[in-house]
Amino acid sequence: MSEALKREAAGRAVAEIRSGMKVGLGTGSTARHFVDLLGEKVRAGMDIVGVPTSEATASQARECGIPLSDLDTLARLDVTVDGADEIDGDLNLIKGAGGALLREKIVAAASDAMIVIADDTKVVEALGGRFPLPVEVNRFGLGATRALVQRLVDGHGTDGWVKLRGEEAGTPFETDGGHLILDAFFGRISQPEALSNELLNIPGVVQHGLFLNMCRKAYVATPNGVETLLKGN
Ligand SMILES: O=C[C@H](O)[C@H](O)[C@H](O)COP(=O)(O)O
Repeated sequence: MSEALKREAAGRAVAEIRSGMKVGLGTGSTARHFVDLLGEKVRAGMDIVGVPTSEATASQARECGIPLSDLDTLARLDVTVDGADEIDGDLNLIKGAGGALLREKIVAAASDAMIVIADDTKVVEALGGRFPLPVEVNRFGLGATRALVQRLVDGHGTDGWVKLRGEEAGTPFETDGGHLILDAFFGRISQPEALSNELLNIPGVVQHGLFLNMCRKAYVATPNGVETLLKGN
């Protein structure tokens, strides 16, 4: 999908931002367009404050001149705009391909609304069929945690797998919080709420990339323009 279309979706989200808003700034190639376009608005006089969901986004936002804050100073935000790896018909999401899922989820949960921007390759019938679920884990006890996640995958009834992100390249990927990521392929996830609970019951799991009932609106870029998806429609 072209960067131009991602930027169009990002432009629709920027059009919803008003002066005075506190805005969560997502992470990834689509959110990058949003931050860029928001920076243009700020330089033209829009008065907003951003809370970034990653060090990468923080650095881009600073370069764009967006004033930044954090969730210690601002407990609630008006809106978060972020990308996604999979979006189902009820606007439940898989996120975390960029490894920012923990901060993204904390920021989204602190926001009155979450708007997702994406291209139409991200829209799926059921979560998990295409994309492995990123699971952020503590370094301590990695082997045991991995075995417990693998047990969940095995019990899911498909030929799933669990990989430590970066392991094949020789250097495990480290998140901004200093954790590791297990990419767990479950196949179609028929009961996302149940899986979410099972994962969070594993002590070494810090968080996972299932974003359930958090997003109410998505702008999805297609070759024929940007579609608006609303939860419950
Ligand atoms: O950790 C990364 C995030 O969840 C991203 O928002 C997600 O991977 C989508 O990124 P992109 O817009 O680059 O496809």
